Amino acid sequence: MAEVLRVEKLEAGYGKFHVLFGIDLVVKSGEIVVLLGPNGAGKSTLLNSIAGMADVYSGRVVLLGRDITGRPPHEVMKMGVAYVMQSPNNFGTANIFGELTVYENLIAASAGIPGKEVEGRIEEVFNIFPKLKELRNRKAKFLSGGERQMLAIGLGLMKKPKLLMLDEPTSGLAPKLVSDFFSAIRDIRDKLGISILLVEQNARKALEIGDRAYVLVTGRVKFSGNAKLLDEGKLAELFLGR
Ligand SMILES: Nc1ncnc2c1ncn2[C@@H]1O[C@H](COP(=O)(O)OP(=O)(O)OP(=O)(O)O)[C@@H](O)[C@H]1O
Repeated sequence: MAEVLRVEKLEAGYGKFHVLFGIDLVVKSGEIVVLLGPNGAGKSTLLNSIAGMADVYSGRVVLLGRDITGRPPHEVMKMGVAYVMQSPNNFGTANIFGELTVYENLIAASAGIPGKEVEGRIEEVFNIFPKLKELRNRKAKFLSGGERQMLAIGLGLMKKPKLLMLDEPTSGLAPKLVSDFFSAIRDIRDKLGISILLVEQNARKALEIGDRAYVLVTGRVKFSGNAKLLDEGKLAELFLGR
């Protein structure tokens, strides 16, 4: 299986604040890879490092065979990475314009896409999130947290990324909606063929849809392997450092 993403011996952080120590991680084509770990372990920082939003001190980030270490965010996105950051309530990071409707936001995300392909891509997004189709004429500022999260992911999908990085997409959602989100994530991989790197607090559900998993504890990989090998006991052991 071809590799979409390879992170090698990554040391990274923010300025002098060193967060990640010697991280090795791979996402292969068509995989859902789950990244778990306690609060503050460095999961978001790892995604930030890939996306060009943290400081990489040494090591490498390779996307589809090309070294993208330290490239700025807009270049990383152009090269095929969509990154949906935590907390889409922050309209700035999610690129959602509150005064625009759902449909207009999707159009706004279509810059650079050939005109004749735009409607087809919007349909693909609506197939993954039928709720967005119902809400197509609603201004984004009136969407609920979950609906906004769907839109944030939908905006990322417009560019047909090779790799979709999701940081806690189900945080704060009602339980029923959480299950819908996990099936949508699986659909994104199955129907659109997009590889996924998923950070989740909801470990059990994430491991159900994940192929492989990594557990990060205080900036180091403490487990990597088949997602099905991580049961609650093993996770507790890793999280608590026993
Ligand atoms: N922009 C930043 N500047 C400086 N330090 C930061 C920044 N973002 C995060 N940190 C720090 O880096 C460390 C790792 O944080 P990170 O958000 O990567 O962890 P996480 O595993 O994603 O945690 P959580 O599950 O709570 O989201 C924490 O100590 C955090 O305070």
